[in-house]
Amino acid sequence: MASRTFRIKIPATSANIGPGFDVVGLSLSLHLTLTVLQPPPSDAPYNAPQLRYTGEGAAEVPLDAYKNLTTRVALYLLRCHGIRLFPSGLVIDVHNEIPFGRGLGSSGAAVIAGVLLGNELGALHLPRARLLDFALMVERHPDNVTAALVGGFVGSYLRELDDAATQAASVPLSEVLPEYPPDAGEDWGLNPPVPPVGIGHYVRFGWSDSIRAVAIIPRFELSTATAREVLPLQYSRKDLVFNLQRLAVLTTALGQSPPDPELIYEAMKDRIHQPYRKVLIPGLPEVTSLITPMTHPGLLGICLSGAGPTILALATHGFEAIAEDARSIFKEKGVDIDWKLLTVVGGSVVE
Ligand SMILES: Nc1ncnc2c1ncn2[C@@H]1O[C@H](COP(=O)(O)OP(=O)(O)OP(=O)(O)O)[C@@H](O)[C@H]1O
Ligand SMILES: N[C@@H](CCO)C(=O)O
Repeated sequence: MASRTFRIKIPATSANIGPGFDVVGLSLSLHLTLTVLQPPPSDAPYNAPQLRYTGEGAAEVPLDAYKNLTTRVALYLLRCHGIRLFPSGLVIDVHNEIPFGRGLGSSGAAVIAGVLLGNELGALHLPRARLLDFALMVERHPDNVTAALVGGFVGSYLRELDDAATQAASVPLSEVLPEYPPDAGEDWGLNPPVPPVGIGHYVRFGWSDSIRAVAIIPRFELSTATAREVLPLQYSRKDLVFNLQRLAVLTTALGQSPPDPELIYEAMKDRIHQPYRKVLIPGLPEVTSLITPMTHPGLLGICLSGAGPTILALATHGFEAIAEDARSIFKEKGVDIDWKLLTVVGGSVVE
């Protein structure tokens, strides 16, 4: 058997889009790309995978396959299917365009890369829905991973599980993803918790081709865990209804041509997460309230991207004015930004 090379490409994602906290996600034109060289089986001594990494996060990402998030997820998938080790002598070249900890779904992309890698290496031929189950054992909110896997503007929910399945799905991440030592005994980690079937369900909404995404990216990282800690456990009925009304309108409004700024701007407002996250993101309330369709023709709506700190502005034109004015507002708060004009793209591919 000859060696084989395959490529896995996963898009960045923006979750929430204002009112859809933990519900909606959008795949965007920045990618995490893995190029994998798998040598033919041989009798030579076992060689652990060699990881090489360029682009965003290159200075901080672990290159040990037993510590790196993507390869640990791949190994989790393999071990759930009775395969103890990676094939010998793998070389994995990673190139990443998705900045870490900015609200553009870097960890979701790394997790989806892992399930697709495990699926390929183990020749498991798992359907997309089952791959999503594995991803949801690692990243427990479905918005980023679903959009990264299937692409487009996507809404998803987690199925309510029975008691046994809830227990399996509630295993601490450290147990789902232990740092497998390469010299562990034969049976070590061979029985990780297998995900219940059908955890996540999704639907893709329409998306108007005229809409682009301006990602306004502050030059600091904010981990999703920190940005979730500031959220309350309970909300008022008034705030929930505020978000539900807007989300119901938004999921259709973004698919209409031409898109209606008056409808969308209001429909992208939120009372569930953004008000609480402003303590972590200086300038957030100002940027989202001072940049409007009236002041910036072409703007449709503006919100926090995922857990932040990136701001996502959806617009049909006037991109530079939106981004540069956001830059000035952030600057007054002592925050420097970079910005990128992105399009909505398809989901992950393996080729
Ligand atoms: N390509 C990658 N390879 C390995 N680990 C990664 C990769 N991308 C992200 N990570 C890990 O995920 C962490 C960032 O995850 P986090 O959930 O905090 O932010 P995010 O996914 O960028 O933002 P959000 O979830 O709000 O969109 C990084 O610090 C790193 O540990
Ligand atoms: N819905 C999640 C997305 C973060 O990746 C949050 O806002 O915390």
